[in-house]
Amino acid sequence: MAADDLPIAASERHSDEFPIIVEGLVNRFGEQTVHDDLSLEVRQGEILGVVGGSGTGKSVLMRSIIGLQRPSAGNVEVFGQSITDAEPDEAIGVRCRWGVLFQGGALFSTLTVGENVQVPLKQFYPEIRPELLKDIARYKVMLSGLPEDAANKYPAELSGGMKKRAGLARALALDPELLFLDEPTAGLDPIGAARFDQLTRELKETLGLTVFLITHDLDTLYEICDRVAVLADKQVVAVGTIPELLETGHPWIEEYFNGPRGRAAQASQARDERRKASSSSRSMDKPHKGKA
Ligand SMILES: Nc1ncnc2c1ncn2[C@@H]1O[C@H](COP(=O)(O)OP(=O)(O)OP(=O)(O)O)[C@@H](O)[C@H]1O
Repeated sequence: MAADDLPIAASERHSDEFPIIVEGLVNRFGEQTVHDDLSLEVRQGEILGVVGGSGTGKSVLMRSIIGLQRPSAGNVEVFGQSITDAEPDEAIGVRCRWGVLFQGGALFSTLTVGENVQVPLKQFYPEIRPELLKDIARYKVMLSGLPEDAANKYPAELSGGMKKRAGLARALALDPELLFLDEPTAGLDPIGAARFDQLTRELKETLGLTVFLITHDLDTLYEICDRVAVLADKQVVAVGTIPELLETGHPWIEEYFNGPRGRAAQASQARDERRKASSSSRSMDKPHKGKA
């Protein structure tokens, strides 16, 4: 076999192009097989939406990628390092390069928001002095769109939307390159959900993040996702932009995106685009006030 014909091992591929590579993943719980030979590559700098019916294994996939779930078989690499083979302390260098917002925020109820944000900082950088820890936490709280005084509040004192932002602040604590969001807009009202989407997009653009985003929210998929991965039949059955997914003709994809809610989200996105186009053409028509 010529060298060019050799299969390229995941580890030899550019991990800077694909910070997450999942190959042949199998996850079983007793008799139940959740994933069977599942593969997925996440591109650097994209927001990848992950969708699928309830129980198709979206959260188990995320847990396998971040090393909280040891798969029955297969390999997961993050930034070129195998997560599946690594002992917990071996993966420490790579673990500080990602942040996770779990469903419901998963905040410690006995700690203030600021103290919650300090937890990963203390874990990975125990040498940081307390005043600096407080300053970093305050900055992350504000970066997540919360008022500065939210740092001193306890989770029970926050609304659902504020809790999500507090969870996001903690996910951003270590200046991650990869952000995992598990149903970030679930339970938010439509205005709060749209604001959270916008924040995710802005953070992705300003901080250069790659985002793995599990969602059931069609508006989120249309508004901010660069590509969408669809879980069905124990595998990722398709990955691409929404028009590309629709071309596959997969029955679940058809039903999901072309059902009543899918059509409403599509129409809303088309309206947004028309509004943006008309406001940018109006601003181009305006006479310049500067020097003649
Ligand atoms: N630790 C576990 N032990 C046993 N079964 C599990 C475990 N974790 C997940 N499962 C099972 O794996 C399947 C997939 O679960 P998962 O939470 O990943 O689904 P999901 O796609 O995220 O669903 P949803 O959209 O409803 O959140 C479910 O049937 C669940 O019961």
